[in-house]
Amino acid sequence: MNVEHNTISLGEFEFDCGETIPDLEITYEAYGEFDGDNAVLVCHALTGSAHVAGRDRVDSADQARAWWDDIVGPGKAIDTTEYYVVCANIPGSCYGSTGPKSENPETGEPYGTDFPPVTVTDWTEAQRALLDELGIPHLHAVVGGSVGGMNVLEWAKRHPDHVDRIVPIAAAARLDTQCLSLDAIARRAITTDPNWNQGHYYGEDQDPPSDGLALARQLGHVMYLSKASMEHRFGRRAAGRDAVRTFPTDAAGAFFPYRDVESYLDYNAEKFTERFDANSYLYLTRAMDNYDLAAGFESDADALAAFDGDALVMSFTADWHFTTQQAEALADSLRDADANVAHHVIDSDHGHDAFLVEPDNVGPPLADFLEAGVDGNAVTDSVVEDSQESDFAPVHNSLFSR
Ligand SMILES: CC(=O)SCCNC(=O)CCNC(=O)[C@H](O)C(C)(C)COP(=O)(O)OP(=O)(O)OC[C@H]1O[C@@H](n2cnc3c(N)ncnc32)[C@H](O)[C@@H]1OP(=O)(O)O
Ligand SMILES: N[C@@H](CCO)C(=O)O
Repeated sequence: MNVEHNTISLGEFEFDCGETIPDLEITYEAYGEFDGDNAVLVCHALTGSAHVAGRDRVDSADQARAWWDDIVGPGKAIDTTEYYVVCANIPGSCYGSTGPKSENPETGEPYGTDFPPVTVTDWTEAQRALLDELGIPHLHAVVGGSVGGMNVLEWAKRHPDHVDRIVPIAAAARLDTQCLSLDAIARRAITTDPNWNQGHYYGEDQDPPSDGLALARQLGHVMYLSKASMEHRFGRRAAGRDAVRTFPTDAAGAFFPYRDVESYLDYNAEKFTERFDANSYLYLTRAMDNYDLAAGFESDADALAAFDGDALVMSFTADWHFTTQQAEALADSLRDADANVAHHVIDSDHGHDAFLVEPDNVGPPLADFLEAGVDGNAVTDSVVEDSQESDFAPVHNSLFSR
């Protein structure tokens, strides 16, 4: 597969908040050959990177493991022999693009929390500027999961004439109150870690706030799983004898089991602290929490009114981070905005991260949509008008009423 891994300087960048930095660098990967109208932008989720495909490569300067290698590649759902696929690390992250851990050219020190607040709008405008640099005025499609799906919606809102097809997956127009509250607690876990030091912890003689970040990630990780999948995978059983405890425990804890689910969360949190920056976690969760599709408009439908392409909204039944009901509301807004829309609901007990781990369910509708829009063979819609109903009506059409 032809892969381009690059970091490009976009020069001075003004953020949504009005603050500027002298130089915004964006790290991106591009796969395939651009033929003028085959560009697909993939927007990564909260802790993803530009490294979306090519799992066997070890030379990547960012996230070691490609996060959507089952979906993007030659002959895969986003077929890199057909499409020119671009994925860019978002501003504020820590995988090559400028963010809190980057050096502030004015001080020679890492920005830390002097980095401007970032929003999903900033990610979209940085991607627009990157694509300008790459000579790509128009996109065949923008695809993304989770907060990457919000990034997709922002493209339809801000650049409706620059994109033909959008695919927000496991996403919504805004986060609900329960998830907002958990994100707020997660941030507090970081900011109350004594090592956080108001965000200035990058010195050689300093330790990062790893305990706080680990706790924040554990809260997040639970949000990305479902009740059923956790029950099924771990139940109440104790972890094996060789399980390594990564957090200190209370004396009474020796009497009670260290559970398999704790071992799972501890292991993954520890791994996470080795790959992600705590300040970036603060910044990116703030951007996700702040996102509101309707901002500046009367409604979500108004915000999307100028988009008249095709939209595939994909959701997963056990996702409680962004629910099928929220996805249906989004699809309704797109319908009200007169876009051609299908809401494809996938039965899954994986929870929110299903979009990362169920390529057999995500791939076919995505591939067919990229090729044929909402008329694609494997694309189903949650709403089937009476006149359209047939023996082959999608199984989910009774989930929602209009
Ligand atoms: C846009 C992005 O892609 S962001 C990055 C990807 N997402 C995340 O990291 C979110 C958190 N991670 C996850 O939810 C998952 O790891 C996913 C979605 C990435 C992958 O899911 P799965 O393939 O089902 O992996 P699974 O959850 O089974 O295992 C994850 C790790 O936990 C380990 N593990 C599983 N059970 C246990 C246990 N009881 N105790 C300790 N460790 C355990 C696995 O061995 C695996 O380790 P490895 O990563 O070193 O191979
Ligand atoms: N688990 C994914 C999705 C979160 O929205 C991530 O960490 O990026």
